[in-house]
Amino acid sequence: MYIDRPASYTDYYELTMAQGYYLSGMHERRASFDYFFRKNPFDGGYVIFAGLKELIETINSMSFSPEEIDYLVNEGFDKEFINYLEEFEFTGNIWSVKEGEIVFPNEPIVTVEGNLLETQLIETLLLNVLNFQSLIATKACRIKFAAGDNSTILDFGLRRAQGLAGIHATRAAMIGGFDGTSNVYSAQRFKVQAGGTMAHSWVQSFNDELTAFRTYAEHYPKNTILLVDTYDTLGSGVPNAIKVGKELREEGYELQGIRLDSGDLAYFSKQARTMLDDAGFPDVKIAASNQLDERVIASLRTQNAPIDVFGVGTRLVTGDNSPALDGVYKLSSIGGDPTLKISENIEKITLPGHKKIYRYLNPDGSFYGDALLLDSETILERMHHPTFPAQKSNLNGRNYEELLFQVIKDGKLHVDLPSVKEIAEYKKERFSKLNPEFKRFDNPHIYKVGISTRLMETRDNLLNLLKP
Ligand SMILES: Nc1ncnc2c1ncn2[C@@H]1O[C@H](COP(=O)(O)OP(=O)(O)OP(=O)(O)O)[C@@H](O)[C@H]1O
Ligand SMILES: O=P(O)(O)OC[C@H]1O[C@H](OP(=O)(O)OP(=O)(O)O)[C@H](O)[C@@H]1O
Ligand SMILES: O=C(O)c1cccnc1
Repeated sequence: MYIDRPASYTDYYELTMAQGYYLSGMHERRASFDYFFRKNPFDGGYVIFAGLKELIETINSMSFSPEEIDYLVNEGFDKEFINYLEEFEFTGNIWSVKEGEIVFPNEPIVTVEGNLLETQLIETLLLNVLNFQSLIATKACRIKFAAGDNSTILDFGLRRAQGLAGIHATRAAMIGGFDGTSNVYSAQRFKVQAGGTMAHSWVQSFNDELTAFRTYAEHYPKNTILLVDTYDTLGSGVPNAIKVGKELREEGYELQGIRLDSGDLAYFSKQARTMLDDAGFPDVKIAASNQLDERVIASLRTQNAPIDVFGVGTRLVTGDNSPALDGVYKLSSIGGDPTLKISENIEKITLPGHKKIYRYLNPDGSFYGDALLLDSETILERMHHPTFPAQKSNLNGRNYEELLFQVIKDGKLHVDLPSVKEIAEYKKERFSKLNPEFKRFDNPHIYKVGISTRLMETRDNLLNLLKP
């Protein structure tokens, strides 16, 4: 579960609105909300959806504890409303795309349907869980993409994370494509691989670098990765690592790697590679760290830096460059009728009604574009650009997949939710179907997300009705 007392893990206004609905006798009205975001983070071309399992498990077991009830009593909430909350459990329905799915702006990634009170009450929790994990999974995916599938990417972020966010940053990083983490707590909790190297303090704690390396190798002969930049990377660090490598070999072991943590990583990695190869250690891996991100790694790749392992911390877990995903949760139907939110900005007008997402495919199976349609629709011949409807795409003859599936039915878990490892596998497979033009870092191609003719008409009719 995400947090111990999820019921009060919310904004105060959710509770005042919930009480207001209750006291006005509106709380049993049926309502639907959609979760979607408007802009890809990092100026990128996609988002990796993450956080679903934790959200669903938390909603599924959500109730007000006696302490939370006491707090609300002291805050002056109404007695009958409090009685209602004491019995509260989520009884609605939730549809979602799969965790690890590649998603795009304006798609209803999650739809929550139920009574107005319960669907309102979970807003903040839902946004808190999904926005953060999807942001970090996306950053992680970009970092892994820059490094390429042949390298190993490790999460070193816990020390620089915004407090406890480091716990879920690691979960999201693994979904996004990281191979392991230094974060022991999250590795246990989410059953992913923990590991690491050594800090400068280890090297400094001994009288000399060679003794530091040797002592480590004695304790961990099968898994020695030596940090070579404490004093003089090429003058002493790499030569001492080679010495220890030879000693290990005499004992029947192989040095696993060295780590560079400062300076020009391209220059140092090339020099170190040559020194290791010349000394008979072509299989010793070179790890690098120090304020890495997808752009630095891409640059190192174009410089042909022979780096096998990247340790990435700060810029991963803080979502550097794009510190939040702008995901929102908007009412799409009330009392069985579609509704929308009007905005001066036409792009911000929401899409009414209970919707589905069809992902249309190219003949080679890669993703062509996504259509949003009303739940009652089945076959689409075309989709329209949501704000410039004259722009149409012909969908005839294309295969498609439906992306939303039901995860909670009448308050009960409806499916088995996959493990982090399984989600990461799913993400990898889906990401391979996204064409390269959507993955590049500069001016990525905009993925098509269109709306059906009927959805467009429903929206436009409502707009006409609601306009003052
Ligand atoms: N060859 C390279 N090409 C592009 N970026 C690099 C290269 N080498 C290192 N960087 C990145 O440049 C940034 C700053 O590197 P710099 O060498 O100034 O680090 P530093 O922390 O000042 O090093 P030191 O620990 O020696 O003070 C870091 O984000 C690092 O990952
Ligand atoms: O740069 P990041 O992407 O956040 O990666 C994590 C950093 O944390 C460690 O350094 P730290 O300065 O904490 O300790 P050190 O003295 O061992 O380098 C590690 O050596 C990395 O440089
Ligand atoms: O294991 C490592 O090398 C490590 C772990 C956390 C932060 N920096 C490095």
